Amino acid sequence: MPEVEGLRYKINKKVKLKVGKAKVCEDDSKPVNARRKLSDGSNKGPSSKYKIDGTILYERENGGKKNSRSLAEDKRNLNQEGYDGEVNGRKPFRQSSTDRKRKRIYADQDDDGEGMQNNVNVQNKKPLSKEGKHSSRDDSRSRKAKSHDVQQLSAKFSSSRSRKSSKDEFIDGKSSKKALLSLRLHGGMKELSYDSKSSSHRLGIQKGSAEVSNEKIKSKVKTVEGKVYSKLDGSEDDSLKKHGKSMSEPTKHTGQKQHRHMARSLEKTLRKMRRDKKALDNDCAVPDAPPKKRKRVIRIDPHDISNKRLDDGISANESYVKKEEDIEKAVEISKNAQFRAIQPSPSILSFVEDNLLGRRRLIELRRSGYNINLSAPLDNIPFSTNPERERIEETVFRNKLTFFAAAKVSSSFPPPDLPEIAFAGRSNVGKSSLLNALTRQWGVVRTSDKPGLTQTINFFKLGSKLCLVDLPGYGFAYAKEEVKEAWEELVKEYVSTRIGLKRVCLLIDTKWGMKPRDHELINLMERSQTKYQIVLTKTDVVFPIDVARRAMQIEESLKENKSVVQPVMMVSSKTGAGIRGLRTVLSAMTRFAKL
Ligand SMILES: Nc1nc2c(ncn2[C@@H]2O[C@H](COP(=O)(O)OP(=O)(O)OP(=O)(O)O)[C@@H](O)[C@H]2O)c(=O)[nH]1
Ligand SMILES: [Mg+2]
Repeated sequence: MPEVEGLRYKINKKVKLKVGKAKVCEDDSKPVNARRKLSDGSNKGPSSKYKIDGTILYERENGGKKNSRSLAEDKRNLNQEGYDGEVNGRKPFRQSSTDRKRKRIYADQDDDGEGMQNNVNVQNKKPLSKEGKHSSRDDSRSRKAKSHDVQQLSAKFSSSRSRKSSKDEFIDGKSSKKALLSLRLHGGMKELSYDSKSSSHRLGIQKGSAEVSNEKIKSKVKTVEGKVYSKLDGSEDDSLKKHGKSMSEPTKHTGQKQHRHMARSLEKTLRKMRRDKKALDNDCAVPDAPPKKRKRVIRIDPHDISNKRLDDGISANESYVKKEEDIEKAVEISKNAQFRAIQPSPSILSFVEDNLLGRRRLIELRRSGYNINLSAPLDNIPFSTNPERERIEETVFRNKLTFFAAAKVSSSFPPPDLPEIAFAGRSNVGKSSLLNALTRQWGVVRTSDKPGLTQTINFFKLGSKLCLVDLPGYGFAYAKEEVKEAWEELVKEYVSTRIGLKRVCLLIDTKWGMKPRDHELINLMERSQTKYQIVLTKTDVVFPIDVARRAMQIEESLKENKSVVQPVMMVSSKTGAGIRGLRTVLSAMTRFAKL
């Protein structure tokens, strides 16, 4: 066996060195560890037998003679005993701290030192769980089986070589030592890998303890890796180099084989460990990942006003205003529809047609006898000439119109000497223009396009028999609110309290009809029993049918009123349509009027 021969050569070399040291040192000056070892083995004495599983490996042949050779052999035997104790030594691995001292002694006595120390460290590490314990037990069983196999082999080898010299026996111990080293390394790695698996399994159950165990496992793996690599790269290579130097070529070959086998096995275990490490990292990455944030769903109560902003209120107000406008528009539409649904009476329609009321074409006016070349109002007498125009059928209206009083307050009213006819209505409705049209005297009463021109109660005498009163308008006007309110109050006071007032001509714009302020004044005149007559103005702006509809509408609305004088008069100060009929009505009134 070349392997055996190589080992033998190596051991001989080491033995020679140790024997040399032993000669220099006396028995008392032996190393402490050796002395301890000897004291432990004193029961057995130098002649004690060293056994592996009952097989006698070595028995002193010199009968207790202590020479340098025997001392060296004792020393070797002691070393072998240490290994033997480990081979047989299920106890040292399982026993308590008292046996650990022995392990330390064995480790100190070991020439290599590192391998034993590593094994002790690995073995002393506690298993992480019950499974780990089981695994350690299983591993120890497997180790036992392996060690048993090695022991059997070594026993066979030793029995076959029992008659050989002590050198050969020592070689056996050395080879078994190497085998044990490899086995222990395997066992330690397996245990570690099993521990890592078990820890990964526990990670799924207990996340909190997983980090701690993981760290432990990582540290274990790192230490073992470092040691294994150091073993592979450093110590083992050095030993191999030493062996390589000392061994012959066949032994070199076997050593290389062993080294390759160990390297392969270690690589396999390292791969497994790396895989486990990756799996652990992956397992640990899952709990480390940040938890998914839940999307917060805010449910807003549509009836809750507290969450609403100020803009919402503004928009709500705006929408409210818009709604009101829409309602008003709808009402207007409905009013227009109602207005267009009015069927005027035949008398009204004939009156409108006879007096050419409403919008008419100039050619039509010409055909009817009106002189279209004259300034407004056109003479209401068809086919009239200039002198004929000056002739007004009603003598009262042929009198000169003169302004004699203006009043801003009721106290400044002139004395009621003459029967009075007042012209009331909203601003810009055509009150002043109607006065001019009735008397055909333009320029006495001022008119304007701007509403609110007349701001006082203006009193005009028409001859010595009749008084015409131009009232300020109410409603919209270019004047201050206070002034307008004062006008209204003054008008109300006049129409309700004026003694000589025989009739109030309430002028209504034909296009727009009656407004609330008109109704207010009507109610006031109804309460004060003031006679009033509705006069539609600006009839030339609308269609004849609409003039008739408006007249019909107002007649129907004022049917129940007692102070109203029927019929509704329709005039146009611009064209002069209907002015003749109004003169007739008013002159008749003055005729029967009594002061
Ligand atoms: N087309 C047309 N325009 C008229 C008619 N009557 C008056 N107007 C015009 O209406 C405007 C107002 O006329 P005014 O007579 O000043 O009205 P008012 O009611 O006296 O107004 P205030 O004095 O402000 O209250 C003038 O520009 C007139 O030309 C009419 O019958 N047809
Ligand atoms: Mg006026």
